[in-house]
Amino acid sequence: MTHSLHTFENGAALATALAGRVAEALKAAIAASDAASLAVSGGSTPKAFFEALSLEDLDWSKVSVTLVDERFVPEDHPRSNHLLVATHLLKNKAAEAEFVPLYAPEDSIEAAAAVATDAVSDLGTPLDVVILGMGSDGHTASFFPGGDNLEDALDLELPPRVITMQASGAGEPRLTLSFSSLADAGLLILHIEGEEKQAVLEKALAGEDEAEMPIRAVLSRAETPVDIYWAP
Ligand SMILES: O=C1O[C@H](COP(=O)(O)O)[C@@H](O)[C@H](O)[C@H]1O
Repeated sequence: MTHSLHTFENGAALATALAGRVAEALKAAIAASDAASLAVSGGSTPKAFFEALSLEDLDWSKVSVTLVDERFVPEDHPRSNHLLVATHLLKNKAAEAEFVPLYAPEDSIEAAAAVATDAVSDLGTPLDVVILGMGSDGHTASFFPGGDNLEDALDLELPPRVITMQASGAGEPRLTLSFSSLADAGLLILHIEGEEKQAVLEKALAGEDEAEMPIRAVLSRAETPVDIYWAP
């Protein structure tokens, strides 16, 4: 699959441009079907983008926001992606958006994944906008090298769902949208910043082993061409 690389002078310029692009895609989805869905990633990279997006003028009451992946921790945990999104995105104009969490206070992570699968399926398919990040180990979403469910997570023949993932590089057990939930998004973005991530991207593009660098699955097999947003 093809991809396009968009480079910016700095993270602030990237955040402004990406927020505008995502806002236009959400407005188009609302115009077409009176609703829009947005799945975002966690980590340290998206904070400025979230802040810029929260100020975009659109009918946020018709937008459902969910996560590409989450740790199996409650929403007040400092490493919760829900907390990150609540702090940096679900405010200003975006305060009116509905949030669909992946975490649920179930006894097991498998039970939480089942609850989240039902909730995310209510958003319909395909998702309108998906924003992916990438770790320095080549993971994206919670598709970690060595992950216990990596093969299933990357299998496009399996139905869209929320899947559990444990890996030595992941810290807490994770909940992640499957690749089949992400691959056909209306707009599929990979947002990365810094020279280290640029080098990781170049390494990923130069090889084929998805178990070594799961981001390769997105770059080579996603149905939707990937728009890569990068700044130093
Ligand atoms: O573990 C995670 O890391 C990646 C990348 O995070 P960053 O801090 O390097 O930006 C992120 O995309 C993913 O959602 C998150 O759970």
